[in-house]
Amino acid sequence: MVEKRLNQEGLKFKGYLIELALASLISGGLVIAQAYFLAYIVNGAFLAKKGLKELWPYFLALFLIITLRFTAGYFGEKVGTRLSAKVTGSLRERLLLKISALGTKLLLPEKTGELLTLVLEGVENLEVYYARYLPQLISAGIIPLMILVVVLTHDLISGIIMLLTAPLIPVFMMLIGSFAEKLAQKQWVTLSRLSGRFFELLQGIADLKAFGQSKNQVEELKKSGIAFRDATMEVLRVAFLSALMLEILATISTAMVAVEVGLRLLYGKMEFIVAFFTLLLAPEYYLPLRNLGSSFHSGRTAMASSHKLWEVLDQKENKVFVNKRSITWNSPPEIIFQEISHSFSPGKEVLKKINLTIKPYEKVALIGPSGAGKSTLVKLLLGLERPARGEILINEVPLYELSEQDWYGQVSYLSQSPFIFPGTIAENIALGKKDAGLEEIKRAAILARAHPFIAALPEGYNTVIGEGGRGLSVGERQRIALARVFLKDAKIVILDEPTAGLDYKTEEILEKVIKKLAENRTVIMIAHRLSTVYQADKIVLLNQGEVAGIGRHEELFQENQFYRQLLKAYRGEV
Ligand SMILES: Nc1ncnc2c1ncn2[C@@H]1O[C@H](COP(=O)(O)OP(=O)(O)OP(=O)(O)O)[C@@H](O)[C@H]1O
Repeated sequence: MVEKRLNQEGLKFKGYLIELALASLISGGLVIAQAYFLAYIVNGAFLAKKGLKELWPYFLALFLIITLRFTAGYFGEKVGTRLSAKVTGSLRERLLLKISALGTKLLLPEKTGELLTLVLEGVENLEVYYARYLPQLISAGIIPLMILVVVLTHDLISGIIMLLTAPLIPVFMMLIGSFAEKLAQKQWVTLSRLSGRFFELLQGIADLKAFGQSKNQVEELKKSGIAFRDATMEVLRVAFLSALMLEILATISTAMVAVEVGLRLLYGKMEFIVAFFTLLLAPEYYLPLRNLGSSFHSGRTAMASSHKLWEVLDQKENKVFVNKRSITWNSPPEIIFQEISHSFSPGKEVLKKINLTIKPYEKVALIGPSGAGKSTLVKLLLGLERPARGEILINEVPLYELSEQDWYGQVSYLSQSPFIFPGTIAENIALGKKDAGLEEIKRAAILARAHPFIAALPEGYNTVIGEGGRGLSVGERQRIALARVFLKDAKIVILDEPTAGLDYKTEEILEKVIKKLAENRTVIMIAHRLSTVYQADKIVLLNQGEVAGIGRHEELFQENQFYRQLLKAYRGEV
């Protein structure tokens, strides 16, 4: 099943497969020709007493054949490598696109390590499948067949022995196949677990250290490492034993041909040239099958790791955008949440019939206790998930009908921990506008009040940040992300206010920057600070997935008991 799918992927690059088959056909022909000329030369020199004068054209031909054989082998290897690069490249691309399309549905934190292993290690395992296993499968299907036909026409008895012994090798491979695959799968699962653990450990190192748990985690990691080592040893044991068995089978089969040919030669029942020709061909006949046996385990490992790959690729995407309409806005659009309900798992609605209108240029604060559904509402508006029921209307058009590109061109998102990728500060700010010049970037940084700290760095905007680069404080990250928002100049800004990690001065700066942002945009904030709540044009109070109140601070304060309670909690009085 898995093998079929792997081969189907290979079939998408038929040209390479045809080239591989051609290389095998040519190699097969050359192997036979090489045996023929060698047998002729030996026979001519020792029995027919021919001299170098008569034989030299045969020597020349033999030399040419051997050279061509190496060239065909090299060509076959090159095609295999190219095929492998093409297939794995396309699979890696599809996998990444799928992961990004599945988005939040798939990318739960505990799965990140496993996904990483899949994208890197899993796809790499497939390289061996396409570069070695598949080409060898093709030559094992062609070369022995060609040799068999030639031997059968020259010496029926040897041909029959070859015909009967050759299937032993594939039968043996099939017999141990499922067992070997199970072991390879076990090895794969332990590897995924090990990488997952390692990744989690790296991510949580600070917390674990603070709670004195790093030693325990290292112990756990050790256990995973031992499990992986044991699984690998099991795979290697079976690989070694089965390769040995295949060697023995091939050697015994070749020996059977040799003994039978030798005896007939001894009793004068066979011509020397035919006997020698057959003897030369016998090992060549089993060689592709032996080669297949040696890469058989790499093939099984690829199959084992590809299970997970298909699992991810087969996951159904809940398409958020059908890209039907292309729209450009000169001013922020009106956003209406119409009877929006959503759930992540059956029977547990996290949003229940939300009705909400956000007018252009409005500054909206989403508030509510933890788990109320604020982030989910934002996720739906960002188009990361499609609501289970109801509709989000953008200027009266359902969000999902819009072109995804247009929508993301109009929305900026600022999370609590903005994404900083390895690169310069300028590149990081230009995330939303790739073609921005340095002057534009600087202007955005000035508006985001990031310019002073950037300018103070020795390399200024060219300072490398992110992984492997200079570290940034929470406030600096926020300001870089805000500069991104200014540069992109989208009409709608959605932001999740940072809850912690900011000093009073940075908080004040951010507050001013956000005020500036709101001057000519719609701003929707998951608000964590009282001042943001007080200043909002519209406060949306969420509780257990329902709207528990909408209005300005003064109105809600007057009418809404729950709001007053929540404010107390915000002030730390509850
Ligand atoms: N991917 C998910 N799968 C399953 N349940 C989820 C998922 N994301 C959120 N939830 C659940 O949905 C509910 C609403 O979560 P949400 O993150 O929207 O709340 P919130 O109001 O933003 O909370 P907080 O202020 O703590 O961030 C919670 O019960 C949460 O456990």
